[in-house]
Amino acid sequence: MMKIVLISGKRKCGKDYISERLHKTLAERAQIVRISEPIKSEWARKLQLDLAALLSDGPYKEQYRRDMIVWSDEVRSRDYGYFCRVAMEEALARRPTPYILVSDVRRKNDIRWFRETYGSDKVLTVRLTSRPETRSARGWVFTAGIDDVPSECDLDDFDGFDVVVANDNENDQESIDQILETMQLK
Ligand SMILES: Nc1ncnc2c1ncn2[C@@H]1O[C@H](COP(=O)(O)OP(=O)(O)OP(=O)(O)O)[C@@H](O)[C@H]1O
Repeated sequence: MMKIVLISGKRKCGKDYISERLHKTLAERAQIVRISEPIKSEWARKLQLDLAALLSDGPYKEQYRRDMIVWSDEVRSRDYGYFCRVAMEEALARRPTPYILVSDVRRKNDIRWFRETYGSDKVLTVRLTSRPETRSARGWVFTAGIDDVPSECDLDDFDGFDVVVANDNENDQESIDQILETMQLK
């Protein structure tokens, strides 16, 4: 049975890092899906931006991040599952895998779409948490317009994540295996 792991957490909580570690352990049984990928590629097409620069972590990304959030919110207000659908269709067309790790879940409506589309029994919600000091040490700086808008805060009051993982320390393989065990993916 396909299992879709929805990974969320505030900026610099380690969504990418933990997703990559889980992926490495699950290997060919899993793939990482990013909802932000079709958002970035459509936005780049729209503005004829350099996609490679946009996908990297440079200043370019921050510069366009705010405008992109506003535009993608408009698209979502018409169709809340739009970007989730495109990301999943592209991923499954590329290569269907039993485990899907969605590494950038940000909204209650994302979770809603996955549950409605695939059934709640196939969807596992994972919340990563890190202390503000940890996030700062990883380069996070509070930025108005990014850290205080729904794309960052909508899931703050979501009740009932299936798994909550505190990600403040370096993870050895044992702790990654532990996370997989908690998720019953091992
Ligand atoms: N458990 C960990 N051990 C060591 N380094 C970590 C750990 N978790 C995260 N990091 C490091 O912290 C930084 C931020 O992590 P990451 O990019 O995964 O966060 P994110 O939640 O995806 O952030 P954003 O929302 O800004 O994209 C990265 O350099 C990553 O390698």
